[in-house]
Amino acid sequence: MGRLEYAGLRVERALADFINERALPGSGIAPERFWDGLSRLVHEFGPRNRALLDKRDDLQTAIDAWHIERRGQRFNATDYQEFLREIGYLVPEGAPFSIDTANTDPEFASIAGPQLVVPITNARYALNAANARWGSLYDALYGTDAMGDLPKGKGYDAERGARVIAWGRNFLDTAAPLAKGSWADAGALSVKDGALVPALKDASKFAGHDGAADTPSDIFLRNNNLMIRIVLNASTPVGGQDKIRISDIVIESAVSAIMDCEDSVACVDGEDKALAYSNWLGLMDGTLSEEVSKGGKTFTRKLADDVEFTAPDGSRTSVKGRALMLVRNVGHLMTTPAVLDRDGNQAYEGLIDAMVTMLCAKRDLDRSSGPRNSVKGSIYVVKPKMHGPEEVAFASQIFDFVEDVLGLPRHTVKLGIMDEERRTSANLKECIRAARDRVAFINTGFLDRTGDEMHTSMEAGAILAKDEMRGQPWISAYEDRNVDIGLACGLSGKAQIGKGMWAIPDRMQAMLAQKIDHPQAGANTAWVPSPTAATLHATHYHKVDVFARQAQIAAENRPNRLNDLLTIPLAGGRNYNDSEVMHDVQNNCQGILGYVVRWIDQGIGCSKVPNIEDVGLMEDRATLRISAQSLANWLHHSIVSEQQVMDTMRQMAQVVDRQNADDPLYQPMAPGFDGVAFQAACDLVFQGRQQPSGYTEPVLHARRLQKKAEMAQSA
Ligand SMILES: CC(=O)SCCNC(=O)CCNC(=O)[C@H](O)C(C)(C)COP(=O)(O)OP(=O)(O)OC[C@H]1O[C@@H](n2cnc3c(N)ncnc32)[C@H](O)[C@@H]1OP(=O)(O)O
Ligand SMILES: O=CC(=O)O
Ligand SMILES: [Mg+2]
Repeated sequence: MGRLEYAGLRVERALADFINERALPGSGIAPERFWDGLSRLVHEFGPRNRALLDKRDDLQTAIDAWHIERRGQRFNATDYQEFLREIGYLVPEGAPFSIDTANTDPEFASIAGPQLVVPITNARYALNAANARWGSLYDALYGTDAMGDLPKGKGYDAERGARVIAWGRNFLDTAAPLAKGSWADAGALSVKDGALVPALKDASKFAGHDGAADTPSDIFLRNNNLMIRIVLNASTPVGGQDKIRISDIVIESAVSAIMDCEDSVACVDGEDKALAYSNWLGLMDGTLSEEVSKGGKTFTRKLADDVEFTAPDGSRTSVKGRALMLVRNVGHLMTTPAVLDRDGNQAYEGLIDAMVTMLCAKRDLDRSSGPRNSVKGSIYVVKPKMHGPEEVAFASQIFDFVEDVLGLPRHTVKLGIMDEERRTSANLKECIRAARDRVAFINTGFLDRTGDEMHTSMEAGAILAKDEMRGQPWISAYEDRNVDIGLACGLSGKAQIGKGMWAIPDRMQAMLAQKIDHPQAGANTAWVPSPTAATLHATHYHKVDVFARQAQIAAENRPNRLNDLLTIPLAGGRNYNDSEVMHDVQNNCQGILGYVVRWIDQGIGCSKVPNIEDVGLMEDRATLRISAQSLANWLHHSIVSEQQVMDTMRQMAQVVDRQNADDPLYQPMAPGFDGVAFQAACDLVFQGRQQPSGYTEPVLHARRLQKKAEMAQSA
């Protein structure tokens, strides 16, 4: 793999070629300007990046020492908080303020709805995510367990279909009720004098129609700012059997979508980074396409167009056909071999991400025709895993710098702050202040946050099992404070207050029952793992008017629960018996191995991995961090022995091998247990305590590079 030199940087050929041949031509940015800018970014911001990471280490060392000195003593919360202030972990809180972010799109300012996340390296899925702005409610209900059971066998089951139709009518009764009676009894739909016949209880919910007014092909409704499209088509089997020709109810679903360059991908070198960036470029210039083979058919998947229809006043109008796209860059931690600085050191990956993803996104701003991602001329970058206000300020300064290099107006880039590290949660108000001109979302990434909770207090004692974390004071304080602080800082109406991932992609009935809690908690968005989940979760935003809920919550003036937030989830008196310990250890080992083996051997960064009860769980680097830190803690505090964990790893490797037996690309871990993937899984656990903030990236990247080198040698 060759390298090319630009302005003192040595860049892997695959990445350099992508930038020179695809990203720069037509961007309006001269190659010299770009490379000189990137070189200055790497050399000027690199040392500052290092210093911020050193500070993380210093704080962690001090916290570890504080707990070690007090082993066996009663925990004193007041002393603890005082200590955290002394060392600068907790910073002083400034005067009240409101954010000044301008030009956020309606998807941030006024439409509350689901946010889909997708690995950017998978073009098929990424296109699907962008197009998931609209989703079939009928398909989502029919094809999943949303109504309590799964479809049996192939072919259309009319009884199941009838239940779907009844659910759909019921949904319409809630979202856009008729003036008289139920949608279940409605007569034929038509449009007369700009109004729907039969009349709606609230006539303003009628948004338009398509086709002839007396026999429309589509009726468009709007509720809580979300669109509903009733498709009328008697020539389909479903529409043909429906007394008013409804063949589907298609609803606005993934209002926004995060194209993820971080925890759901496995990008370890220039080749991987080039793939990620090229998919992002294709999404931003609208050219991305992918051949998809499905159900015996092959077709080309492309980005959807806007949806056109006739407004009530008779004019032709349109709404977006695509989710508003954000790009998640990597955090401040990792360096990448894709770019070496003038001393031959790896550059910080976050700096490269900022420069290249913004260069690609500039295409959207420069477009003069076709659907635009941001109608407001903004670029949305999600920055994960930041620790405290200084790191947020640093991210914002990186964006200032890149805006200057790319000739973009100041604060074109809007920042999504993942509230997913403890130091950020504890200082959230100051974190928001540090990016007050560009912050466009705060989001509770509770998965990373749980991993950081475990790592930060590693020396405090044995912690609770991971499945018991949900009910703890720290996590409810974390979720509530995030909303309270977001509202106090004026995010409502300008920016998103988001909630975390539904990580059980096949459990849609449970999601329907539980995830309504997110809009009810005042979140104007929440993460979903798939387009189908987006469609089902969207129904919650028809039931809850989030902006009204936010106003109610703000008026409640809830107390600041910093004490709860800092309450360490120690196992304390919770004495786990042997079988509870082994159940938890097995579950963690299985999740770790099932995820890691695909990451290392096949470069798959997000997987559905069956847990010990055979429920498929979405696993990514954040869930891996939790499992690894949980085991590292129990090892450190002798809840379980090294031998027990190693034996369980071997046992679970065989289970994972069996689970993947149908995958022709899969390489079994047993009976040798000496492959790179198995070793990576062991490193994550047995060296888990030493990993910075308990992150999994250093081990995964090193081991994946080793695997790639092995594969290249044997090719
Ligand atoms: C803590 C955090 O950071 S969370 C953020 C990171 N997590 C994510 O990004 C989760 C993204 N989700 C995924 O990658 C996947 O849904 C997985 C891995 C969980 C499950 O994937 P699979 O087992 O392939 O899903 P499944 O077989 O049920 O469905 C596949 C279909 O759904 C689509 N799909 C599934 N997930 C997504 C998604 N996130 N975006 C778009 N389409 C998706 C696929 O395109 C495919 O449809 P197609 O055949 O028409 O292309
Ligand atoms: O990134 C999301 C998380 O939960 O972590
Ligand atoms: Mg995360």
